[in-house]
Amino acid sequence: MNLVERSQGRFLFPELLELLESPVFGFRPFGQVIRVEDFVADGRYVLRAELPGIDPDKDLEVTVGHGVLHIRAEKAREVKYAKEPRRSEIAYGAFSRSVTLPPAAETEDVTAAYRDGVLEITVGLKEEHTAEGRRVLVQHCPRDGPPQATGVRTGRARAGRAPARLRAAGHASGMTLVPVMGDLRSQRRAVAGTTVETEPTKGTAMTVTQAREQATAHVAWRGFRGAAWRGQVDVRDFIQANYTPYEGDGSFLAGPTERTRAVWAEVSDLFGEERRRGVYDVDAATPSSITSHRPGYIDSDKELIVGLQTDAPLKRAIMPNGGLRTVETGLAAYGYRLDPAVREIFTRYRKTHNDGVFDAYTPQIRAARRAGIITGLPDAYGRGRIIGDYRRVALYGVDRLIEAKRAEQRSLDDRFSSPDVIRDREELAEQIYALHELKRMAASYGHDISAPAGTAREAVQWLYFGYLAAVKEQNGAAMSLGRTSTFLDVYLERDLAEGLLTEQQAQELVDDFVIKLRIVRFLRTPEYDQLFSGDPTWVTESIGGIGADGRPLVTRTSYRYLNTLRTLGPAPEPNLTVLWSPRLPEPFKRFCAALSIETSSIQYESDELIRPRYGDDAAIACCVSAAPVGTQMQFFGARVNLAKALLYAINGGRDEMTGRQIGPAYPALTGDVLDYDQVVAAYDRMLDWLAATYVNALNVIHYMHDKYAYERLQMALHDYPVRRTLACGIAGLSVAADSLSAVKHATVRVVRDQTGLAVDYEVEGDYPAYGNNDDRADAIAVDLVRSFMDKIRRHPSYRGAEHTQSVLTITSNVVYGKHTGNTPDGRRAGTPFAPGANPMNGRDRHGLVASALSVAKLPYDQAQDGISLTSTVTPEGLGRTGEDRVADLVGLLDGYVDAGGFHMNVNVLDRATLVDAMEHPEKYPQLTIRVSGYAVNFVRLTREQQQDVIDRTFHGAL
Ligand SMILES: CC(=O)SCCNC(=O)CCNC(=O)[C@H](O)C(C)(C)COP(=O)(O)OP(=O)(O)OC[C@H]1O[C@@H](n2cnc3c(N)ncnc32)[C@H](O)[C@@H]1OP(=O)(O)O
Repeated sequence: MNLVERSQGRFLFPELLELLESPVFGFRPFGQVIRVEDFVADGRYVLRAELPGIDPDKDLEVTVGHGVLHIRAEKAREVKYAKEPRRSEIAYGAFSRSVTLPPAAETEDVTAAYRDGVLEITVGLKEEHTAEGRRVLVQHCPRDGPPQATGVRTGRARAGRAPARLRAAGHASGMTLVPVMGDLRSQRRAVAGTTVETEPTKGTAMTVTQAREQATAHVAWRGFRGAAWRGQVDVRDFIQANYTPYEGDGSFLAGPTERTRAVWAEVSDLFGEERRRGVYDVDAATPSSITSHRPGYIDSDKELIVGLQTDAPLKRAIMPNGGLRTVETGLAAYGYRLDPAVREIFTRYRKTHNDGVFDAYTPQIRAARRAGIITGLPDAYGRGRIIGDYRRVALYGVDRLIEAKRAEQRSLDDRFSSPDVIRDREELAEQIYALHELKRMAASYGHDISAPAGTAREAVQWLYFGYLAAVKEQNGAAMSLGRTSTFLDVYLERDLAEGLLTEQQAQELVDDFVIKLRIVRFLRTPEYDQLFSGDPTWVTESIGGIGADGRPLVTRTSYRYLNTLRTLGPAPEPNLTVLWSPRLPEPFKRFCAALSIETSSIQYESDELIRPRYGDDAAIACCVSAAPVGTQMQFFGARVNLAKALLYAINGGRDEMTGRQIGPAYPALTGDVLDYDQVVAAYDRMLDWLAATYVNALNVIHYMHDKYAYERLQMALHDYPVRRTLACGIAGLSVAADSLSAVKHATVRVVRDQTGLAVDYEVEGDYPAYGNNDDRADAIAVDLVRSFMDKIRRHPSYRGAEHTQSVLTITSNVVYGKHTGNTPDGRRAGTPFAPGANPMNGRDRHGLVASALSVAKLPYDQAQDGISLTSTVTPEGLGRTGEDRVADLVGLLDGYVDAGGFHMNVNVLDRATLVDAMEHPEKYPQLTIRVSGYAVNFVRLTREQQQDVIDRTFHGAL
């Protein structure tokens, strides 16, 4: 396969080219593949390529760059015919092949000889070399004569970064050197202080993979314990065998270095401009793929961890596979225009996920979507919420992962070619292509990631490359990182023990990594920003928790990750999530609580609910969706508007804002006063319809997403077969529960317009509201969660996914409220809902604890996609002194988790600060707050969202 050649920028749109060459598209416009064989003999890697009938002096080019060997050849017709031959089965034209060299390859020591139609290239196998890109002299061996040095055509290895250096010594004449990027193995030596020893087997042939493993594994895995993870891909087993729990406090932590400050300052300088313009910059001509863009840097001299989504920081990419509308609307909103060639390809030749979905939506689904009763559907771009196990890249290197995927492929060879099996085979093939591309992307930054990482710096870099490839390929709604800190801690602790790193350097690596995570960007539309304000990407990292054996999974690197809120200042991303258990070490609990109070940037999820269901290597996708890493993925399903559905029930399926018939035309309720039993019966029927329409829509979406925008790389970092969930969701829970409570406990009179549509409600008397630890209202909310989950489960899901549900709105509670009329709880039309599972703003009057206990009653087993509570308490409300506040917050979180609570965003703020920030945003560039499930720069929220946050309950007491 000539993949590397494709990625090196000769074609204007490398991604389109890849797309065209993909098996789905089915043709390969750039020449034919050269057949090769390779082996190791006499301590050298040998590659033989079949190239009959060419003139090596004129028609052959061999280059080596970034650990990849490229061969290109041109074969012209030998005979000029007067007429086209009647038949010609002889292959002419362009041929190419790129082969990744073993990591032990000495690219300074390459020979090439052409004899009898076979090109034989040999590469020395030892470690004292660099990863330079250079041309290779091909010796043309006449049939009976000695080799003759011949000239070769222009080398093409491309440098993606400012030239590191030019090396010239010790090469045969005729060899041209080209500037290259970083030097992988010298970096490895510099960081690790060690060289990789290879043990080439003299005189015996072995496979390339075996040679690589021999050469690298014993060095990369030096000192690691455990066996199971070596024989099969099993990161959890590796962690369990090797991690060092840390029960101390944060006094060991180091602050930021000058280098860190300088890199962060360089990026921060761009943030202001980005805020002003909406986006900093966009590449409107290159559909993004793993290898689409030249390498980009913030400051190549200073960065320790490299890699950007495009060739410049904050420059956004376009990802049309998900949907061209989103791309075009997003570009137009910021004054950009889509490149006409891209437009043509994605309208004339290539269908998108969005187009597929709208071809298969029914009129009923479209009407429900337009009315806003089913909302936030991932039908316009990437569905997101899939976490690749990026740690695998560091632990095993990509070649081993490719081998594992090949084995999975082979497991299907004997299966009958049913549609499911065919799809699985194709998906596995796509996963393997993506892994190859991942290696090429890393090579463009000067890193050979085919073998395991050998140092902490490499481990961070390898892991980040895996993540980077995912965010280059997918504009997923939430592109979470997983659970990486304890994994990386193993490497950091080893380097610290070997004296290769100081604590400050360890923190520096984490800081550099986190800077990269903070600048992940996607191009989105203004409509999206209205719903999910603040440009969130949900780079969620899950920290802490307790292992199945009872040892806390807290390590020094758990602290180092959280410490970035100090070394770099507060920020919304990565979405730092602590898996909380009362059994966590007390110093760690206090450390988290103190940081929460200081930064309002952390969310907490119950490890006590997650571990028994998903094991101790689970992570949070997006905001609240827990899943075991690498074995489970979700079909993200956004949410339905339960409050609006109640109004539909009252109005016989007519929309209360437009009067249009959207739901089924059941008889509308007619009395002047709402009767509880009638309302409940009508609501139940309407929710039946809603659940059916919803699952129908989700099945269409995920069928099309798999077909047109499959997450190749992320799924390559999962086991096969994978467990799937269909993550449904509900919004407006507190409005619906309070409305039913009002109907039950107070008197609710209906105001109808001249068409008989119920448009307003007058509430006489008091009613118990959800959020005060009062079962009269809380039980209604619990019933709603249970019964809607039950209804969802009745409908078969695409690919047999397990139905789940979330009670989560992100910031969309504002827009949902805007599109929902007056409700029987007394809420006025257009007023925002409460976020997630929160009690309605201002109605939880009995303090934070009572509010949290109400939410904790919602049954997690009926909402396994997560239940979100966002709480704000004033500093004084939390405690009198700093010590009191920390102790109280720890006590609150322990109590909440003990009571069965699942998730809590903690903000410790007063209203005056937010009001001031609204008026003087320039004073608060890093003011971070937790909204429903994610953190956000307050000043980047829309004014409506800011007002909503200010209007929420600020608990003045626990
Ligand atoms: C991970 C988390 O939990 S957080 C994020 C979760 N949510 C998401 O990621 C998805 C968020 N996206 C959305 O909610 C929506 O796409 C929005 C709000 C951003 C935009 O929705 P809309 O305002 O309907 O804009 P959109 O461009 O999709 O559609 C506009 C119109 O074109 C129609 N349309 C869209 N695509 C097509 C198509 N391919 N063919 C025909 N019509 C189409 C829509 O039906 C709509 O028509 P309508 O106005 O008659 O209803």
